[in-house]
Amino acid sequence: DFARKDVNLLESSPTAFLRKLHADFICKYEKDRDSYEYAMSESLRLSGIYWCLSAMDIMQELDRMNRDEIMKYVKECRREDGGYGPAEQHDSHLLHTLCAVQIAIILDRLECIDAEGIVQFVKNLQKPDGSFTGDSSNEIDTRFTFVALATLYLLGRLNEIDAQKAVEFVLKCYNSDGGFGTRPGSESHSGQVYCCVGSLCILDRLESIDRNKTAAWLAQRQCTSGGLNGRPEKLPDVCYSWWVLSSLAMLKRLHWIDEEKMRRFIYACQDSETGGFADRPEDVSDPFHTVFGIAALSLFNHPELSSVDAVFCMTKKCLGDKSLC
Ligand SMILES: COc1ccc(S(=O)(=O)N2Cc3cc(-c4ccc(C=O)o4)ccc3N(Cc3cncn3C)C[C@H]2Cc2ccc(O)cc2)cc1
Ligand SMILES: [Zn+2]
Repeated sequence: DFARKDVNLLESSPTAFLRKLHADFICKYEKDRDSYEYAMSESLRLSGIYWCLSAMDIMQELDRMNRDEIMKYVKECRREDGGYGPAEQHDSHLLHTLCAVQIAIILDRLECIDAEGIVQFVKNLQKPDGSFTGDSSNEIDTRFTFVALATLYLLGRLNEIDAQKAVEFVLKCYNSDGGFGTRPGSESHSGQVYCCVGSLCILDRLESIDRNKTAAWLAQRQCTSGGLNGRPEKLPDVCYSWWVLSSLAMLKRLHWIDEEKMRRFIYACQDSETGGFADRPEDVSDPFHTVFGIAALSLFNHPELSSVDAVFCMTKKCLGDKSLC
């Protein structure tokens, strides 16, 4: 079929990391409260704040963010059930509850969040088969296993859930191609591989899988352009750089990727006018792709960037002795 299978990098694409431009892009996004983009992203506001903060922390520009204003907003997102919602009037969800914890750790304000309430909220989301749902909608997804384990691990409360059952469910989602899917029998996808490898890494159970088979499936995500995709035959996207590279880093197989071609693709996803990273060259940049483009460069030890933890997409510096990989 004629659908594009890869992107062509233009000669005019950026070939260096535009740090100053990205810091200005993130600041502008955060401050410009009446922009269309800001209004549209209300349903993922708390996640958006985490993506902006983590990007600035990795670029060592955190001082340009307003800690008090951000922590005031985080507190307003707390709900009666102990979880956090993305914004006022929105129900609590596991994804935004993790972001609240990550924001508090990056800003070194853990005393501002309700750890007990969060523990109760997360505990109640584990099912008898060990899986997790993200909220009362009861949708099961290995993404939610990772988010639940990451949240409790960061609070030092992993003992509050059934870890053995959680591992059993993750292994039911392990496919014969070495990848992982959303649920048992679902097709392999890079985002799910990151969540399942990350879950096993947090529970120190990586020996339960075939490390080389999974690393081979991940390395096969690299396209001719150097970019990485989410599934075979799909277009590369800079956020997959993070899902794939961080999984390979956890498996100690990062060297299975062609680093130079990868770096060239990531640089080409930068917008040299507005700043920020887009999902692929010539698209519009956004904070989500910006943090994952920057974090992927950090995994390759970019000199201008603080070293990032492959499991949590946060600097090793802010995690301290909680850093895993
Ligand atoms: C623009 O369309 C979407 C589609 C899905 C989502 S999402 O919240 O389900 N999510 C995260 C995500 C965010 C953005 C985005 C734009 C502006 C901002 C402000 O901070 O963030 C854009 C895309 C996006 N996606 C969709 C996507 C990314 N690459 C390919 N796609 C299809 C991912 C999606 C799922 C997700 C992944 C990780 C995570 O921590 C949370 C949610 C958001 C916007
Ligand atoms: Zn993407």
